[in-house]
Amino acid sequence: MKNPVIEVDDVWVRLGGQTVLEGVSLTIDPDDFYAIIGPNGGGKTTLLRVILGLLPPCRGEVRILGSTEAAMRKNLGYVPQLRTFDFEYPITVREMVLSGRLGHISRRPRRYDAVDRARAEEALKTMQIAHLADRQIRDLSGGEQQRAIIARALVGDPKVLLLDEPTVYVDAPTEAQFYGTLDRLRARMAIVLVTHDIGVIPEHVTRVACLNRRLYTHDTKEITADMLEATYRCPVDLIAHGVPHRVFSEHSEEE
Ligand SMILES: Nc1ncnc2c1ncn2[C@@H]1O[C@H](COP(=O)(O)OP(=O)(O)OP(=O)(O)O)[C@@H](O)[C@H]1O
Repeated sequence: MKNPVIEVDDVWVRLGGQTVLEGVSLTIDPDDFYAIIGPNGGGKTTLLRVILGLLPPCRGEVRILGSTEAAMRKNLGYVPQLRTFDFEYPITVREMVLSGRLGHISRRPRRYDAVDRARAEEALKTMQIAHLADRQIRDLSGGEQQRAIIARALVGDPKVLLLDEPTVYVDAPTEAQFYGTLDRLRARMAIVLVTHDIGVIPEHVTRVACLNRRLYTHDTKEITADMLEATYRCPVDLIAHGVPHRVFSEHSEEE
């Protein structure tokens, strides 16, 4: 039996007097490519923050590799929404990627060593931006910046890569390339992707869940019309999103 990398167990979160997550439970296995979809404000970023240990739930717990210890979070690589970055900050791509090692350095003073630098070079290569390493991050295109941010999440050698709305600013060909890269990474880590856009679910996902305060799971890679209706609170036309790489199932009455 494979041991889960993340277990979210009956998590409740209240923020500003409202319940944002209600009894959310899910399990991520090491070979999962898990897509979590849901409307704006549905609680996706909040769930990621709880998993990352940035927000304590008022009830329930999160286990990383079977443990609730805070130190286990170093097994998580996080790619926040692009809008949360200040791309005007004067820093090269290499320095930015290297900064992903900081949380993994326990020696004091915290200085990068040869292993940190080697990891950064490897991550730059994995994300195919080694040739951009000496450029200022502000001088990259949106798609290149995104690859740099993912490289930064990879330098810690995570067991799980968590991505929050990663394709918001990229065009369709870049998006396809991006999902190809994620697919290659799956050999090394589980992937959790959250998005409000039901049109971006890539073909390689292993499981899909819908989140709108509650989590609606199906333990398969198919989204049923019932899951979407429960999540979006209105009928959603699956046919309207019928682009070949998508994984929506036909509506099935017995689901
Ligand atoms: N610190 C906070 N105080 C009060 N309410 C908050 C706080 N943080 C988030 N919320 C609320 O919690 C709800 C869920 O927010 P969250 O950012 O998790 O949604 P989301 O699904 O990631 O949305 P989006 O797709 O728009 O990024 C929203 O209604 C938001 O306004």
